[in-house]
This record gives sequence, C-alpha cells and structure tokens, in this order.
Amino acid sequence: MRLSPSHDVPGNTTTALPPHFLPDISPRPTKIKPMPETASPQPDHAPTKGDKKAAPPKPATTKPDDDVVGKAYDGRIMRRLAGYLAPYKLQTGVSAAAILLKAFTDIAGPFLLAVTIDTYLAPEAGKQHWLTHFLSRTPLTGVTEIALLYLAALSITFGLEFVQTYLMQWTGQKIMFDLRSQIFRHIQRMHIAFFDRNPVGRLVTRVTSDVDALNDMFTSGVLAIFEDICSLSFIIVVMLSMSWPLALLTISVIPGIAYATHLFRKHVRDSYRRQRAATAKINSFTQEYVSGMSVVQLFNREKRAFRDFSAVNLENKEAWTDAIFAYALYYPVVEFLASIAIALVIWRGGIAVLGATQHTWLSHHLYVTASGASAYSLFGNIVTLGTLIAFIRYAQRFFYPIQDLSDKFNILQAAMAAAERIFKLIDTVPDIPAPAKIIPGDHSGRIEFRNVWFTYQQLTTDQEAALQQIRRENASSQIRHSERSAAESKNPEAAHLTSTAQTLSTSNPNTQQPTTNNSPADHPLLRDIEWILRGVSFTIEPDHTAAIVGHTGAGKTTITALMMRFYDVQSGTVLVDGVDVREQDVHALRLRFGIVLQDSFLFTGTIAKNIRLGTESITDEQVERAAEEVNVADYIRSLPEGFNTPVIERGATLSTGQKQLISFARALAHRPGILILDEATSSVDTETELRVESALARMITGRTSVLIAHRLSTVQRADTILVMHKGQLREQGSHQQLLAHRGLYYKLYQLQYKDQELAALTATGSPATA
Ligand SMILES: Nc1ncnc2c1ncn2[C@@H]1O[C@H](COP(=O)(O)OP(=O)(O)OP(=O)(O)O)[C@@H](O)[C@H]1O
Repeated sequence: MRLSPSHDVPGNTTTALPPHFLPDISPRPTKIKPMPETASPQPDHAPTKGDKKAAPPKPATTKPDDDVVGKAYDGRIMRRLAGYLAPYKLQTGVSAAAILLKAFTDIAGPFLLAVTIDTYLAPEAGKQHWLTHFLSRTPLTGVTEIALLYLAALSITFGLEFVQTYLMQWTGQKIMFDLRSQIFRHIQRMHIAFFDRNPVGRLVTRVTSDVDALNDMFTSGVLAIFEDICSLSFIIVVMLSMSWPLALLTISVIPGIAYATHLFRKHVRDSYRRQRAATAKINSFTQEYVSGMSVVQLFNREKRAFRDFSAVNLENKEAWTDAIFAYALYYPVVEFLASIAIALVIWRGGIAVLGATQHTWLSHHLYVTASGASAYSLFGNIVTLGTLIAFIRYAQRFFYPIQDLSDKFNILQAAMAAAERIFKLIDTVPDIPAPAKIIPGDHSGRIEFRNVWFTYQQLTTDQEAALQQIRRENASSQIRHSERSAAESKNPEAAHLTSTAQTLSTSNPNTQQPTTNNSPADHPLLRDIEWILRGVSFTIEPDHTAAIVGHTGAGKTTITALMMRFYDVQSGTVLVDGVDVREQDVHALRLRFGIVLQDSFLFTGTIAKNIRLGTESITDEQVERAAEEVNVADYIRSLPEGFNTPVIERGATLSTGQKQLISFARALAHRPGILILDEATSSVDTETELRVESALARMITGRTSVLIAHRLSTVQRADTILVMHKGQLREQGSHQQLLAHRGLYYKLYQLQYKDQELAALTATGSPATA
C-alpha cells in the first residue's frame, strides 16, 4: 500500500500545521499490483484488497515454455519490440515529453507550500526563499497569488497526465492490433505438423494473454519506469538542494527496502510458478471433463472426477495463499521503512527548525562531525518550517516511485517472457519451404509415389544428415542411370560393350542394378524410427480412381496428406500432375484438390458459406445444385432459413452424416481436378449412401479420385486398389485381380463378406452359424 497523506506523518507534533493540511499536487491512488504472470494464463495479479482490477482466470496451457520466468530486461527483445513502436514515434515522443514535464510540475506543489509558509504564515527573519525574492518583483505576491500558481501547476499536471495516458493507451492498442494480426497471419501460414506439435490452447494464449502482457509493458511498463525515474531524479535533486543531510537520512532506509523487495520477489516468483501449473491443470481438467461429461455421467464417475478436481483446485488455492501472504507482508514492511525515514526527517529536521537550544545531549553528540563542526548548524542555517514541511512531502513521494519500480519490474519480466514466446512463434519457419523455382504441374491429375519414406517424428540432426546422404546417393545413382539410358538409346552397340565390361569387371551382381536405392531402414541411425510409410511406390493414372484399403493406422490418410503436401516426405518423391510437390506452388497445388473427410469441419457462418468456403465465383445456383447432387438440399431447405441457416460451434446442430453431405456438396461445388474421399460416407445411412453413390459416380468421372474406405463394397469399382499394411504397399490391382491373388485383400474381403453374411442371417432370424 502506498503512503497516503492521511497517515504518513506519524506524530508530527513539531510542525505548526497538522498533517492533513499538507497538500499534494498529485496524490497517488493506493494500489497494490502483485507480480503479473509471465504467461498470463491466470489473473495477472493477486486478488489483494484495494485492487479493483482483479482479472478472471485466463486459459492456460500446460507446455513448459509457458512456465518460463524470463529476465526483466533483454536488450535483444527490447530492440525488437521498439520496432513495433516505430510507426507511432510521434505519439510516443509526445507521451515521453508529457511525462518529463509532469515530473517537473509535480514537484512544484510542496515547493509553493514552503514559500507560502516561510513568507506569509511563519516568516523568519533572514530566511527567505529565492522564489519569494523572485515573486516579490512580480505581481504574484500574497497567498492568493501563490494559491493561483499552485492551481495552475495542478491543472498543467492533470492536462499532461491526460495527454500521456490517452496517447500511450492509444499507441498500446495500435501495437496490439498490429501484433495480433502478425501472429494470426503467421499461424495461418504454418504447416500442419506445426499444429500437431502446438496445442490450440497454446496458440490462443499467444494471441491473447501474451499480447496483453506486452500491452501492459507498452502502456504502463516502459513509460511508467521512465516516469518513476524522472520523478525520483527530480525529487532527489530537490531534496539534496533543500538539505542534503535530511536527504541522506531519507535515503538511508533504501538498503532495507531493497532487501525486503528481493525476498518478496523470490517468494512470489515461486508461488506464481506453482499457480501457473495449477491453473493450467484446472483448465485442461475442466475442459476434458466437460467435453466428456456424457461418459462421466454414464459411468457414474462424478464423485471420482470431483475428488480429482478438488486436488488441483487445492494446489491452486495454496499457491495463491502463499502469494497473498507475501503481498500482505511486503507492503506494510516497505511502508514501515518509509515511515522510519520520515520519522528521522521529522526528528532531525524538527530539531534544526527549533534551533540548537532545544537539542538533547544525545543529538548534540551524535551530530558532531570529525572536523569538530556541529552538523546541526547545517540544518539550522537552512531548514525553515516551510522547508521541513515541503521536505516531508518530497520524502513521502520519494517512496512512491520506488514501490512502483518493483511493480513495473514485474510487468517488464512478464512482458519479456511473453515477447520471447511470441517471437519464437513468429520466427518459426514453416517446415514446408517454398521452392526456389516453381514448376507448375501439367494438370493431368497423375499422382505418383516413388519409394516414399515418411514419419511424423521430428528427426535429430544426425538422422537428418544420414537421410541427406541417402538422398544424395540415390539422386546421383538416378542421374548415372539416366545418362546410361540416354547413351544406350543413342548408340546401342557402345552401350552393349559398356554393359559387358561392367559385368566382367566385377563379380558382384548388384553392380548390374540400374540404380542404387538405399533404404533408410538399412541405416543404423534411421532403423529405429517409427516409419509410417516404408518405401511406398505407386502410380494413379489421370482420371483413374484409386482406392486405398488397409487396417486402421496402416497409413492411408497419411498418403493423401502427402499428396497435398501437408507434410514433406523424408525420403523418396511424391509427384502430382507430373511434378514433385516440393517444386510446385503449394497454394496452386492444394487448389487442385477437393476433399471430403470422415470428420467434416464446418466453420461458423451459414450453410451456403460453408459450401462456398470463400470462393465467391460459386453462384447460389451452383451451391444449391451441389447440395441437390449429394441429396442434402431437401434437408437444408427444410431448415428455418434454408441455405442461410447459421452453422454454430463447428456444426454442433447438424448430425455427422449431414455435415459429411455438406462437405460433399462443398467438394462438388469447387470442381476440383483431384478428389479425395477419406471415409466420406462412413457416417451416412445405407439409403443415403446409395443415393450419394450415384452422385459419387458422377463426381469421380473425368477426374483423378482417391477413395479411402473400410467398406470394401465402396471400393470395388476403383480402377486400382492399393492395399496398405503397416506402412507398406502390400498389394495393388483391380478388385478381381486382388481376389484372384488371394492375398491380404482377399482375406479382408472374406472377413467383411462373412460379417455381412452373418449380419444378414442374424437379421432374418437364421442361426448365426448357418
Ligand atoms: N499427426 C500425426 N502425428 C503423429 N502421428 C500420426 C499423425 N497422424 C497419424 N499418425 C500416425 O500415423 C499412423 C497412420 O495414420 P493414418 O491416419 O495414416 O492411418 P489410416 O490408415 O488412415 O487409419 P484409419 O483407417 O484409422 O483412418 C498411425 O499410427 C497414427 O497413429
């Protein structure tokens, strides 16, 4: 709690004026602002009495980088942050000038008070202020004139305060706007693997609370520190000029305050770290249990869930209690030390005002200096009643900025940590690098996988190096092979001789292989990686339909993700439209695809907007036709607002099947070159599926299509069926060919066929074993 005029001059019996008579130009509000959060996932300060701005808990993330307590000042980060201020130089400059002027006008009040007392209320012969001399030569003589001067200083201070507050808050909001836009734009550019690694909560925190922490720094941190430093400097200069021995007495308690601040910060820091962890747990716990409430209630887990919740709730409470204890102790301690300083000033200044005759034996001997001169003569000559009263006011104000600085230090620390996390996000380069030279595809719709190895795992530097080596070896082998082929085609005779020479020169039959194909699985560093795709090669010819089948987790969806370059392969090549996807413009590449997933994603907006998905060239008629083709138009029209019915909460009011059909319409309306249907009809009933099937037949005609389906009935008509098993392409061919092969597909088919037969028999009441 800050020193306030009503109780900050204990036992001031030596002055002619009672303490409440002591005016102050800018009495500061009582404010306690405990240490703000570095990650700001919870209220940014403890709910202490007197602080009206206690914020509700903010969502927290559980990842370690949210737990970092950074440095209070980091030159590198500060320089970068200053860059955001650059467009608002004028506003910042005016604010800074206002602060400087305000710090100056702030000190005028006590000074005018001293003049009033020494000149008019309790004048002493031979002790006159220079200002009194100065004012005596102007019309400003008398209490009224000085009161007017005082009022003028007060008005200027308020005016400056308004200018500074308004401009700084305005600038802060502008910077936050710029920063949020930059973060969001950057997040949108990130590759899909980035979102696998960064949970939603963490990214939301970056855009919200971390940006808020920076706002605090811009609006009340940096400039407030500047203001505090200006105030402190002016007050110190004024105090020293008034009476340096009294000034030294005031400053004498600073080491005590510094030590108390050090202990306090240490304690609060630890407690905040625990709070962050506990709040993160509460948030994720609540989120998980609220989303899974039906399962909780179904399995009667309420009591158990409440017990678990109480445990994390208690952790949070205890961490808060510790912080509150520290705050409750720290502010009175600082206040006590400040009061000691002021008591010292009153005591020593009072003696000086009363004159040498009234000092005690102790004070006389205490203040005899080594040179033999009596120190109180120093006071005696300088300290008037007015000076002493003004000095006490300055001494009180001296402790405001000191308390404030410790507070601002916390804001800075929080902002540095937030800035570090924000910059880390902004500096994350997409793992999907843009090609040096873009090669557009031929729009044929041809898809080819050449010996593709892929893992979602992040590889170590050594593993990356090993892969690079393999890629280099395979590429040079490929070049040699191409050169040889070219030579053979030009001169078959020479080619024959070369080939014979090679055969004779070595007994190793491998040298006759046209190309080397080193496999990552053979490398000691790469052997233990959990490869999702292991050397997958296939071709889907233009306008053909390929179906990918296989057990759950076999890598089917992964194959389609690689076609659209959501991830880059670690080894091998994926070609779409005849060109390596890494050499194409990624936006143009993705525009080629239309996709319907098992878990359709709808955005907030209307149904029509979800079908159009921002492509304004799609007309209302086309939207409706697409919906008709997939048999969902009647349903949409039956809704109160038809195609303009709002979609809320990712389509919470629609069934999974309806969402799938809307996604179908979306894919159809966009007329993509390549269509991917990943379990696209898994959630619609058989009747609807049959109707969608005819739409499907139309959809896949004239474009390359990739179907992923567990129901083999859906895939039978595909031109080619790829059978995946544990990341490997085990079989490939048409339905009939694969059945004849009697391999994996045959087994899968038999299993499903038996299941269906069984289901049919059960439905008709026949014995299951029949
Ligand atoms: N984003 C991801 N991060 C890490 N691992 C993943 C990711 N997506 C999939 N996997 C893993 O990759 C493997 C293949 O997944 P994929 O989704 O390709 O299988 P699938 O054959 O389509 O399975 P399903 O039939 O169940 O859809 C699985 O073991 C899965 O755990």
